[in-house]
Amino acid sequence: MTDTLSPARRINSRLEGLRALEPTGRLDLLAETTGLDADARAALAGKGALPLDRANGMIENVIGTFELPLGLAANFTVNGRDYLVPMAVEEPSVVAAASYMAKIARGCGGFTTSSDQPIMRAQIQALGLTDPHGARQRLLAASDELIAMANSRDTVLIGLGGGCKQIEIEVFETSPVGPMVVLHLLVDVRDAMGANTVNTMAEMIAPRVAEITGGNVRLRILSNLADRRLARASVTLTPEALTTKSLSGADVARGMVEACTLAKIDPYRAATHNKGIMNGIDPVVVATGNDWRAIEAGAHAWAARDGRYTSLTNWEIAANGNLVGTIEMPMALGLVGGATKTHPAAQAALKVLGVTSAQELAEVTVAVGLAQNMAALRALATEGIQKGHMTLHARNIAIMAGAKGEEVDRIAKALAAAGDVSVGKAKELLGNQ
Ligand SMILES: CC(C)(COP(=O)([O-])OP(=O)([O-])OC[C@H]1O[C@@H](n2cnc3c(N)ncnc32)[C@H](O)[C@@H]1OP(=O)([O-])[O-])[C@@H](O)C(=O)NCCC(=O)NCCSC(=O)C[C@@](C)(O)CC(=O)[O-]
Ligand SMILES: NC(=O)C1=CN([C@@H]2O[C@H](COP(=O)(O)OP(=O)(O)OC[C@H]3O[C@@H](n4cnc5c(N)ncnc54)[C@H](OP(=O)(O)O)[C@@H]3O)[C@@H](O)[C@H]2O)C=CC1
Repeated sequence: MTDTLSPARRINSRLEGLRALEPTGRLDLLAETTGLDADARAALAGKGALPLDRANGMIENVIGTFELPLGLAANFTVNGRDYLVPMAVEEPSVVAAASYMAKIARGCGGFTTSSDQPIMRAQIQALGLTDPHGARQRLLAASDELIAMANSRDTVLIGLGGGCKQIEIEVFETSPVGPMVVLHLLVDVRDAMGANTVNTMAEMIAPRVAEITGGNVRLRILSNLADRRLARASVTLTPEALTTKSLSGADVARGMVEACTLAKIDPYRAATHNKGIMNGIDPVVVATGNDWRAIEAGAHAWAARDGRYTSLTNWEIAANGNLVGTIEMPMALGLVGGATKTHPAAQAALKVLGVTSAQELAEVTVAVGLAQNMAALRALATEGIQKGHMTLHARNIAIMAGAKGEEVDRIAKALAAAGDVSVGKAKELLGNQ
């Protein structure tokens, strides 16, 4: 367990009856549970949460804003502390599935997490060398000077205990463009995602790297394979917690292990398996204003690090029969920088989570990814994905067929009851009203 978690803000994430409320009722309950202030509440309610002038300052050629549903995953317990998790996502059943698995997990003690210090890498590529190994040794000899130079400007980060800590050098003796030496700056970026921070450092020291190596410096940019910034989560489930109406817990556990095994050995399955994990992770990343492309790039590069694309999770059965699920992956998330501070809803989402460090946010986020994987494997190992997922997707289908207001839920229920969640059936049902 990490020692970076905040002094616990104690809430109860088991919000009974949450699903039965209307959105404003859910927001009231959330505000009451977490003590949200009026501004944060308004930011989460949507409707102009991101003012146009603020959006216009964030990206270029702004013409408006684009909304997504923001859901609240309930029931999470991580390291003995309860969390309510905001998730911005367009796909039905994701929030329900995360909440359901968190509910099962909390009955078994919840999720346990840990994480590395927030170390990001920047790469500086030197080309045009005849002696790449000699260049490597000269760079290593100058490492103190290079680290000091990299740390010479960012006083805020250094004051917080961050900054460049180490350099690593990689030598490519041959490549289609000749020998190459790549210097890696390893930078503790504290509570930032860190891309801009490390890019600035890389660009600053690049001329000195060129001098030392005698080569030409080309790329000076972070790596999204944040393999020194891993976050981990695990969950242990008793067979009783997994028992369904028709299957024993041991059967469900075995089915989940078998399902995970295919993802471990077959990239076709691993892609879908990991997509299911990112179903949990991306919505938290988006809701907190973080860079989801960076998280996706890091996740899939990590999944392929041994030269073959594989599962980000492991599921195994312990000697006592309990099912143990684990995840470990790069998680470069920030509480400052990027859009985290400029988007009011992202700030409010961080308040809902109650996290006080980027490491704590990373740990909760991977726990949600593990929960999402657990949901998919459990469904796949038992009744199949369509029953639960399509029942919830039925509301989208009803809207597609033209249902409005209260019709949406009524038609969705009728579609699920008919076992035919299709636009044609929805149109037929609407026509019959
Ligand atoms: C969908 C469920 C949860 C239904 O499951 P269920 O058995 O009908 O659920 P339930 O009605 O018994 O409720 C159990 C708990 O689930 C939650 N819950 C349940 N329904 C709701 C709802 N409407 N609104 C809010 N929360 C809901 C809620 O926490 C509830 O507890 P409660 O609080 O009521 O005591 C289940 O079938 C499930 O987990 N299915 C898996 C769904 C899934 O994985 N979706 C992801 C999309 S599919 C995909 O893209 C990825 C995939 C699958 O391809 C990845 C892969 O292949 O690995
Ligand atoms: N490949 C990629 O993934 C790339 C991503 N990006 C983008 O970069 C952005 C993220 O960059 P990032 O460097 O995080 O953002 P910022 O540069 O916006 O913020 C980081 C800065 O915030 C200051 N700061 C204040 N408080 C803290 C604290 N507690 N911990 C750490 N730093 C603190 C630091 O110093 P100071 O105040 O002195 O500045 C730090 O340099 C995202 O928008 C991402 O999309 C950009 C390029 C490439």
